[in-house]
Formats: sequence, structure tokens, C-alpha cells
Amino acid sequence: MTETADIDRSSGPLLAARDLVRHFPSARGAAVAGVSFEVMPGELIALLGPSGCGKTTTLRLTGGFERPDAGTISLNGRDVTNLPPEKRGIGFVFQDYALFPHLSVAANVAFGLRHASVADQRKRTAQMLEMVGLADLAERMPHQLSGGQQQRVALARTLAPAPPLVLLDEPFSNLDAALRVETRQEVRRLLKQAGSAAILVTHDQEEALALADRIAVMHAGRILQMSTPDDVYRRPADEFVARFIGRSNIVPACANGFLAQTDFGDLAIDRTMYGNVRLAVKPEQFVLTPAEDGNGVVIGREFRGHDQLYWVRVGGTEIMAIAATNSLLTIGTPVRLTTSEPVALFEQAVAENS
Ligand SMILES: Nc1ncnc2c1ncn2[C@@H]1O[C@H](COP(=O)(O)OP(=O)(O)OP(=O)(O)O)[C@@H](O)[C@H]1O
Repeated sequence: MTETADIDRSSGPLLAARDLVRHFPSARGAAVAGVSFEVMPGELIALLGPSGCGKTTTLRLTGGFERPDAGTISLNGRDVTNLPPEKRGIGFVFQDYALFPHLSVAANVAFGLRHASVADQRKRTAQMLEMVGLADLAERMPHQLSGGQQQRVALARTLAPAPPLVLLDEPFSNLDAALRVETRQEVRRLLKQAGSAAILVTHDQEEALALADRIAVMHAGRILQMSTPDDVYRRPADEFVARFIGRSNIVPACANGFLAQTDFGDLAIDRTMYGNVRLAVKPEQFVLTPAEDGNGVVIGREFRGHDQLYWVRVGGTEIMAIAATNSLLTIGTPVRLTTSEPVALFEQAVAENS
């Protein structure tokens, strides 16, 4: 896959949101309760979190569809907090694509270019349709397209005026599972090719991990962690993030330097710590070996094709561990459970408060 443009870190942030707060009169608590984040030119950001955590409201504040009760938003260093959407120069792609049903594919794409000359409109529309692979369907009407094709037209229309920032609100939710996987890679490629930055709202962690350069994990109107997919997955900032991104085993332990003592032996941890902690171990960080004198026993399993998910009882704890499919372990098999790499941890006090 070719990605021709990447994040431009040479200048300041393209977008800076500072301490955004939004209360709705009918709701308990703030929908957005002090959110700050930056987006660099060309950067793809995912706002990820469970239903009601404030993702859409954050996106709507960014786009100008909602006004914050407090906080500021600046674009390219200019304060746009009180500007309406059409004055912000931001592109939008919504869940339902919102194509004009009575306009052809080409006319839909040209719509975003209506302020340009006719010759420029033609040229840019052809270019955009080429880019999204729909040059042959330029004269079709929206109802003659598949969901994925409509999605690409919507994206071509949004990207045609080359907006520096595009906001996408669950843009894949109307597509079936296979098409969603294909389309999200396509969208990432198209955004990178166009050099546009984007903020994507999703509750699907797989989508966020696959598409974004950085993920903001939200909970109860706040951003708990904003970092690369690898970081939020492997080095979660707290227990909520650990449980939300991939399944995690949360194991009580007593840390003593770079080792932590658990019910089933000492595990290496990813920083020095002393005292009571909780470890966050991903199922694939465990290594399962059949062993008569092992520390655990297999109590359940789920076949997943390329690997298997096992439930193992060790001491008083149930652990989820993933192992390759080449040697199937039956229920009741005694096993030894170790870890393949140092694991993330949280201080006990922090975890108990969350
Ligand atoms: N117009 C509104 N009036 C009253 N409450 C609202 C309004 N819009 C959002 N809320 C509330 O604000 C909170 C955050 O909503 P928001 O839509 O931002 O969450 P979300 O994370 O996008 O959720 P989802 O994934 O379900 O769309 C929720 O409790 C929601 O009920």
C-alpha cells in the first residue's frame, strides 16, 4: 500500500482543542468534561470509546455543529470556537453518506467544487473519481451503487476541495463486515494520498487500531489516553483502557523491582515498581506449555481459526491465554503459564479508584 503524504510535524498543530466542556440541560453530568487534544497536519486521529462517552459531541464541537460551554478550538492558529461549520473549511463524512439522490456520481463530487470554474470542476472531479477507483461509474446515480461505492463517492466529494481536515462520524457502520475492513484501508490510503488530516469517531477498537495514527480513548466525557495504536494496546494508561482495547487479564501482584509476584509465579514487568500493583496482561502475552507439574489447568477454550483462546485456572484466578492452533489442548490439561515479554501494570491505588 502506498501512502504518499504523512504527518507534517515541522509546523504547529493543525487543530488544537483546549479544555472543551459541553453540558446538555437534560443530561446528568457533562457530555464533554474537559477535553484537550491536538491534530497535526496529515494526521489521522480516532476518537474511540463506549456509547455515550462523548465522541460525537467532541466531533460536533470541532466541526462547529455544537458550541462549547467552555474551552477553545483553533485551526491553523486561528480561533474558530464561535465560527459556524461553513466558515471553518473542514470536510465532513457522515454515517449515511448523504449523497444527493438526484445527482449523478460526477455531479455529487463536483458539488464540493461549485465555487471553482467549470473547467477546474471537470478536471478535479475526474481526478477524484480516478483516485477512489470510480472513474467508470461517473454517470451512475447513487441508487445504482453498492454501499461501499457510495461511501467512496462521499469521500471523493469531501476530499475534492482538498480540506486540511476531514471529520468522519462512524463512516463504516452501514457496511457489512468484509466491506468495512476493505473500505477502512482504502479510506486511510485516500486520506494519506490527499494529505488531509482526519478525526474519525468509532466505537470499534479494531477500526481505530487499523486506521489511526493516534487514538484518543474516551470515557465519561474525558480522554483517558491519546497515543499510537501500539501504545494504547501495549501500554494502557489505566485499567479502563486496558480492558477496552483488546481483552486484558487484570492480575493482582506484588512488585519488587522489575519482577512482580503473582498467584502463579513471578512475571517480568515493563518498569520498576515496588508494592501492590495490578498487571494488565494481553492473552497473547502468555505462553502456555503442557506440563504435568504446571501451575494451571485448562478449563475452557474457543477455536478462532489461526489460534485458540484458552481459559486457564491458576491459583484462585482465571486467565485468558492465546496459543497457536498446532497443538490443541483439551479441557483438563495441566499447563505451565509464563509470559513472553514484560507486561504493563498499574499502581493498586489508581486501579481501585477507577
Ligand atoms: N442533543 C443532546 N441533548 C441531550 N443530551 C445529549 C445530546 N447529545 C448527546 N447527549 C448526551 O451526551 C452524552 C455523550 O453523547 P455522545 O453522542 O457525544 O456520545 P458518543 O460517545 O458519541 O455515543 P455513541 O457512540 O452512542 O454515539 C450522552 O450521555 C448523550 O446522551
